[in-house]
Amino acid sequence: MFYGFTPASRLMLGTAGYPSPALLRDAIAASGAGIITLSLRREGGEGAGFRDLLRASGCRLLPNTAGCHSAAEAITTARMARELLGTGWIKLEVIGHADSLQPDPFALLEAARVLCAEGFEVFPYMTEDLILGERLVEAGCRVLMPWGAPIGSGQGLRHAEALRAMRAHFPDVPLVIDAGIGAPSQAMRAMEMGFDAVLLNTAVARALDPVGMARAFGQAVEAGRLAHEAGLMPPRDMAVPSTPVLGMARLG
Ligand SMILES: CC(=O)[C@@H](O)[C@H](O)COP(=O)(O)O
Repeated sequence: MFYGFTPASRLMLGTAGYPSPALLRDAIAASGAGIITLSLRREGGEGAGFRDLLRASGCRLLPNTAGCHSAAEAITTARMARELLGTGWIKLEVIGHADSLQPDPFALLEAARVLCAEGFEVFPYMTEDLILGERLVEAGCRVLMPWGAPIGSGQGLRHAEALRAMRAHFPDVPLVIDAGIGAPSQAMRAMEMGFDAVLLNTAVARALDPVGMARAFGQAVEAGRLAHEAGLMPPRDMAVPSTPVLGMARLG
């Protein structure tokens, strides 16, 4: 599903900011995630030991370019990731705004064009702009990752209608909601809307009980997908009796 790889779960988990390596390991296991992201630039000195822990999880690694603010920086980071981790997968993040951490669409497209031409399999972190999505697909991206809300904000699907339009516009491109998810119900909503997966970090890493929260997100993502596949009823303006009436009851 993602560049020919079908993960065990539609939840993707970030690995930054956990209180301890043991909690990170246990949270990954409890989430059931099949793909985990790691930042080359924000690893915080854990180095090879940290990467070994992630490899031991059995999950597919998706290195990211978190913390990059230009196309050149992101391209260099992606090349380093490929050398260090032996994968051509890259979650491409080019931050354009310090307050909102909003992706820079111009630098993102520039970097995506270069990396796709070099054979990378790019997962671009983007705003929900349809034209940008089209240009990224033209550049060679076979997955798009629109943001739910600003990174670390926990606001959920801030522009739900625009995301719905994006889903309709790209019926055949895997779409992953990335960032800003604060609660399992928000992840479930994304899955009910037909998104292919959800990527999140802060809501689990900063929870009081990261392992419990990871489990909750794993189940919510699965439930949301099941509901989507089962076919949700459309909301109606008026009441419709749920029990059909056959004839009249005779009293006495
Ligand atoms: C960690 C990662 O890969 C990012 O995409 C992002 O940081 C996730 O966002 P939240 O921390 O808001 O879940």
